[in-house]
Amino acid sequence: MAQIKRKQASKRKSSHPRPSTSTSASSSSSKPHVRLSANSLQWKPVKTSSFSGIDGGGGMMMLEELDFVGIEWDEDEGGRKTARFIAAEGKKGKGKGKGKAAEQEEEEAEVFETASVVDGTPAAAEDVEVDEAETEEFPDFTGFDEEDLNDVDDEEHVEPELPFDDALLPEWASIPLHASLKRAFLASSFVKPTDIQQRAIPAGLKGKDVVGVAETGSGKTLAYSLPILSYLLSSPKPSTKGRRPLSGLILCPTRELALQVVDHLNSLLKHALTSNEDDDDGEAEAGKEKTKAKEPPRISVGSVVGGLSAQKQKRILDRGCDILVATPGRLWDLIKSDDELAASVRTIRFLVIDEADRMIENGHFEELESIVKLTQRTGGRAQGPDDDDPVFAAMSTLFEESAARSDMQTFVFSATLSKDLQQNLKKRYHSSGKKGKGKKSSTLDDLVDKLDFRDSNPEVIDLSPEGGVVASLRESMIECVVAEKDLYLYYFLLRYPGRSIVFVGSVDGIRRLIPLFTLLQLPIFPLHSQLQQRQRLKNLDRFKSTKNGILIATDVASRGLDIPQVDHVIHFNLPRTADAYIHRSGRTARAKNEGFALQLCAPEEKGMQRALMKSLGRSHELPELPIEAGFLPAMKERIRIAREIEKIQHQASKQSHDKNWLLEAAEAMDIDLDPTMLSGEEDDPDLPFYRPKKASRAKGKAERVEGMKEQLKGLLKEKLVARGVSTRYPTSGSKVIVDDLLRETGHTTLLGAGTKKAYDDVQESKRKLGARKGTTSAPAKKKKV
Ligand SMILES: Nc1ncnc2c1ncn2[C@@H]1O[C@H](COP(=O)(O)OP(=O)(O)OP(=O)(O)O)[C@@H](O)[C@H]1O
Repeated sequence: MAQIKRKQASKRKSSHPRPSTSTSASSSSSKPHVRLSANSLQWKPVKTSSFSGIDGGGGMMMLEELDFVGIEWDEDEGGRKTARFIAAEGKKGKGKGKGKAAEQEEEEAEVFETASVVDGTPAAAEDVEVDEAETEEFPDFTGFDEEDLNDVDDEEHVEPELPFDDALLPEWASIPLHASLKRAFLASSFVKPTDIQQRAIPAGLKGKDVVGVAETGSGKTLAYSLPILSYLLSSPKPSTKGRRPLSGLILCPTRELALQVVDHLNSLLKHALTSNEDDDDGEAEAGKEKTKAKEPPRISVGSVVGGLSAQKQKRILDRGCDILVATPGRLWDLIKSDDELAASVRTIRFLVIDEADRMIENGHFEELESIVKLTQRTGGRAQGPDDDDPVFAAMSTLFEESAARSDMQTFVFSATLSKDLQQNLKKRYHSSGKKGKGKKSSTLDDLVDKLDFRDSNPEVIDLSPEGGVVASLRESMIECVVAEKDLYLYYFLLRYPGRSIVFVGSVDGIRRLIPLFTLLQLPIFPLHSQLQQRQRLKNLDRFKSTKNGILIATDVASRGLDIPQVDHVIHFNLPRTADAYIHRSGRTARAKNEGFALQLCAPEEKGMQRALMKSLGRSHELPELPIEAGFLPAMKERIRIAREIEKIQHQASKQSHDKNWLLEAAEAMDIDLDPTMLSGEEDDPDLPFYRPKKASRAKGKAERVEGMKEQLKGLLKEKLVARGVSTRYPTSGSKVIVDDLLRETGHTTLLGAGTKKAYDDVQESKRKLGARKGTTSAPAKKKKV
């Protein structure tokens, strides 16, 4: 991907020479060319949008471009292509004034493989499109020439810490974090630590290992990151020569979460470092970015995740970063081929396992275990790296040469860690520091066992809320048959506009719903593991920036994602575990804000729902969302037409796909096709077996689809009308809407529907039901709708 992108960038900006895709060393220029090593080139950062995954902010995914550089391709006998950078002789090192050694280095060819690897699986090279951006940049090394880096004062020194007036943030006063971070809190309006931060940060600052359990959206990212950032800010300024040593490794289960953590840290650092530099008169200039020109970042945060260019990640890893945020699969792939990286990981000062319980599921465990093994001390409490493992055997010199640090701190965090595990952890470490004394009960226990906590008494902080979910989450359900889930989802999305995430149990389920809701003109974006990473990030970005956007996702979006102002989470299919319910629902009601979770529960899911609620410690059923049945017939009709259109379009595209596939295969094999092998082939007038009858049937179908689309468009333009509303006489009827019409205060698409939030309607319906029964405390009676 990166190579393609670089090639595009050079196409866009460079005039000479053009990149060549031929297998010869050709170029459009007649001048002689030299081959260049990637690290000797003058890469220039390209500004990109936030959360594009291409952060432009010092992370691994920064996009860069080149001038005056082309690419030539070599192909070996197996058809495997490699790319080499070339430049016209006159252009090499232009404006750089390089020394001889650098020039020599440039002339050495460096081989770049074209296939990028996605978590171990070869993936098609991606053509990354990045929107031109308004995001501010945070520098990393990539924009600097070697001489600029060498010019930087390289004396090892601790910068004097400008004092911070604790009166400005009294609630942070008792936590001895670096003053720059406190200035950043001012700029970010983090006026006080959250509960988990209040407990975990002091422990982290004291050098303890920490296991932290706290509700979703409670600021765990900063709870584990701030001790690391404070440590780095209080340490000597890193040398600009050689690879920057890795201090912190943060492991996350999903790519989006890893990139989000990088964003989160960079945005805090931007304020922390800017305010430090600007603070001559003692005033933090919040929000202004004034990083010194031509100086590498004081703290560099990088990411290594699957689905994006491994080569680019490698290249930036070569330059080094202070904190690396990674998904285990990609990181382990890179470690296996890079001893220096393996050594960096072996000697880290901080290891963080975020969403620890998730990290041990779904095939993450093997790689995670291997990475964790690298950080074990030999001869220490843990066994040390495994000599029987061939990968570790190959790294034996590494283990002899670099010892894992005895002061490494381990932070393990999640919103859901079993109580058993926490108990076992305490028991195990309380028992004279010997490994294996506590009872092992789960894979998580295995992980904890391998973690080799240096601390004989790790700080275990459990702030998980009663009932699992946050107190500001409101919950409700709609009982309906499976076949009507589409209808009730549509009803909810229209009735309660807002930013919503819909969790669906399978990718197929998402694929079915997307065309349907697109035809119904809802701003819907899919997110699942079978989308290309580029598309996943794009969809997330679009969802975040679309008013009333709808993200329709599998559980890939259930953990950690911190998307501002998600109003609703809808469980289209119920999750299988209470933990999954907690994390999914935790995408709303974050940081003490209100949020609403809705379950769509079919009769066959009732048992599962009861079990779910039981494991959350609930004794009452969830209240039902009241449905204004008057809207349903019109909504049903829209859905019926949309489904019909979708069915015909799906058949047509399947037929054309099959036909193309067969024709291509026949052509490749140089055989004549028997017309009977194809269904619908007669529809194509270019084919010899074209039959007008079939063609006219196809034409008829196309016309029918067009007609239905027009009909649907017409229906979608109309406002739906509640029962009891008279559009002709708005001042009469059982629901008078004249005031709403005059003041434009009514529902935007459903005439006569209220504008209250979903949970207020639930409460009101409960109250009415209670009043009818002569009590206000009865749980809502289930109603068949
Ligand atoms: N001290 C603070 N004051 C105000 N907001 C904060 C504070 N610390 C963090 N936040 C904000 O709270 C939000 C949630 O934080 P974060 O994503 O770290 O939650 P989390 O506990 O990791 O959630 P999850 O369990 O879902 O992963 C973020 O938008 C973050 O910027």
